[in-house]
Amino acid sequence: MGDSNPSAADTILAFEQIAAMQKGVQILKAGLKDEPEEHKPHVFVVLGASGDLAKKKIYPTLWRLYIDGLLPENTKFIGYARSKLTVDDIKEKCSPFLKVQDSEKDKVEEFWKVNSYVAGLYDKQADFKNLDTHLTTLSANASRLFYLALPPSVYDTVTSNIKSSCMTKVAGCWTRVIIEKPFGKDLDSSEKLSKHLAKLFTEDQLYRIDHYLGKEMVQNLLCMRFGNRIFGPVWNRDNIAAVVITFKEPFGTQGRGGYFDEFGIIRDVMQNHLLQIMCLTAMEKPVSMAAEDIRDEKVKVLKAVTALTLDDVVLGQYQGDPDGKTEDSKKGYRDDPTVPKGSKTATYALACLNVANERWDGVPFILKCGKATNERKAEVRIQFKDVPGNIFPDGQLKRNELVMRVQPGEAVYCKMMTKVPGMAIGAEETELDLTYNHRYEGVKMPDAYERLILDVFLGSQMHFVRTDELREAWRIFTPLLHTVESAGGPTPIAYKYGTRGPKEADDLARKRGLLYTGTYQWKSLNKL
Ligand SMILES: NC(=O)C1=CN([C@@H]2O[C@H](COP(=O)(O)OP(=O)(O)OC[C@H]3O[C@@H](n4cnc5c(N)ncnc54)[C@H](OP(=O)(O)O)[C@@H]3O)[C@@H](O)[C@H]2O)C=CC1
Ligand SMILES: O=C1O[C@H](COP(=O)(O)O)[C@@H](O)[C@H](O)[C@H]1O
Repeated sequence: MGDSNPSAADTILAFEQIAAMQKGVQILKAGLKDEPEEHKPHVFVVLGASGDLAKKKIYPTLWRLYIDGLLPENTKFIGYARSKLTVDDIKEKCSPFLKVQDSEKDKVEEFWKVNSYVAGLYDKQADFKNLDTHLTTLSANASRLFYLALPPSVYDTVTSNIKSSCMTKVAGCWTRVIIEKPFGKDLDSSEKLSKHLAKLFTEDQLYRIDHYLGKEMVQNLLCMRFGNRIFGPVWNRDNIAAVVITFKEPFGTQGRGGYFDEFGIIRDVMQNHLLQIMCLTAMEKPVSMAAEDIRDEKVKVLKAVTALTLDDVVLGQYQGDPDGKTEDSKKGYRDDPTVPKGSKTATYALACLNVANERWDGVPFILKCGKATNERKAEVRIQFKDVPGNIFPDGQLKRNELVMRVQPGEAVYCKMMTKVPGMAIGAEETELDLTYNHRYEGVKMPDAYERLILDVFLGSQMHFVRTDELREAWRIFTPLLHTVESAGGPTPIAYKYGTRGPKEADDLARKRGLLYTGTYQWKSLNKL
């Protein structure tokens, strides 16, 4: 592993090591039983190879995995899209996003040499037969991965065509299909898509990506919770006052308003990324680290979540800040020319969820997300209850908080009280601080997509969304979304670009039990 050019032997070693680690925790599902997977050929097909996601995320990820020697030794990449392009065209589109070091120049040429491109329509079976012929010519006995970097409107036809024309027929090889959100727009449309997919593929052939499940700190939740004795006994309604799961971005829709307006912030971030983080925070300990055991627990906790109503949420929409420092910040959501006039789509949402089970009933799980806010941040914040039987002067003790910061700068910190150092005997707020940049200086953190695509090669579904999980996620949000989008639905509260969002959101969080004192001072000379 590492950044230098790996030899074929290094490649095999790296794949073997990761596979062995996965195996060690019993999550490997397929492949490595007879012949080692790393010696078998694989083809990775990017459907929608001419698009934005492909150029910004998928090709750069494949390149990174390739240069880091993490893929099986004989993997070939195939782009497929409607435009009549060549590999050189794809290479040109992707090059600003590939991050190639000077020392990697030769290797990147090798990477493009194992790429090819096939032009074809998404709804024409003959074109998929042509793709199949191409794949067979490249490698007759390869396992096949198909990545749908496509708009959801063509998922049905593309998956039908993969099934009818492109599945591997070779014994010992497999076919896997990777799908990006949105997985429908509500419970009905999602169920329709799930039923369609279930007719074509088995669950273990389907990989629904939620890229937040590939982030270091999100994956660390399991380890933090179930690998430490200190948290288990206090992780419940007797000790925890509120849980806050936050996503914020300091920029607006940046010209993607047309797409965004169809979905809104709840579908874009809350129903998937934040809810997945909530599952990992609230679920019971799985029987083992096997993917199905983990996914079973996630489904169980989702089933205990009460469906949301309007009373549980605050919605906001950003307005331009006339004094903003950038041109973007002067523009409100509705000033984006791609956003329909008078749109009531929310760009900010706070929702208080209740998990009606023995561990959590009554503890608000506050999910909040916003575009065009004051900072980039994603975190999980566990706020503990007040200390019972306080012996300190009134107001001196502040609530403990355990914060897992997903980004920027991975960190875990615990806000706690300590004696004021020196002659005084009072208590003051401080923190136990695990900042990754200090503790793990120089350790390379893989991008979420790198981890997840590698997982697909390895057949590990631990970090992918199962059909029943998705169904429960939509059950929680669909009634709310339908109310919000009905004729008499609420108008989102305006908030200024670059702020924390509507004040009403803080009011609701406070009413449900979150206490913000604003007294905590973090003193660190080190940068994040
Ligand atoms: N290892 C590290 O790098 C550490 C860094 N720090 C840094 O110290 C700073 C302060 O720590 P933090 O944990 O945020 O603690 P604070 O107690 O200052 O704030 C807690 C959170 O409350 C929210 N908040 C702010 N104003 C209000 C309000 N009026 N009503 C309700 N909620 C409010 C903010 O989140 P939001 O705006 O999302 O609602 C804020 O993050 C942060 O920048 C943090 O990153 C602290 C400890 C360790
Ligand atoms: O899925 C999405 O996530 C991105 C934010 O991802 P991050 O990894 O940069 O935090 C968000 O901008 C986008 O709107 C949403 O669709």
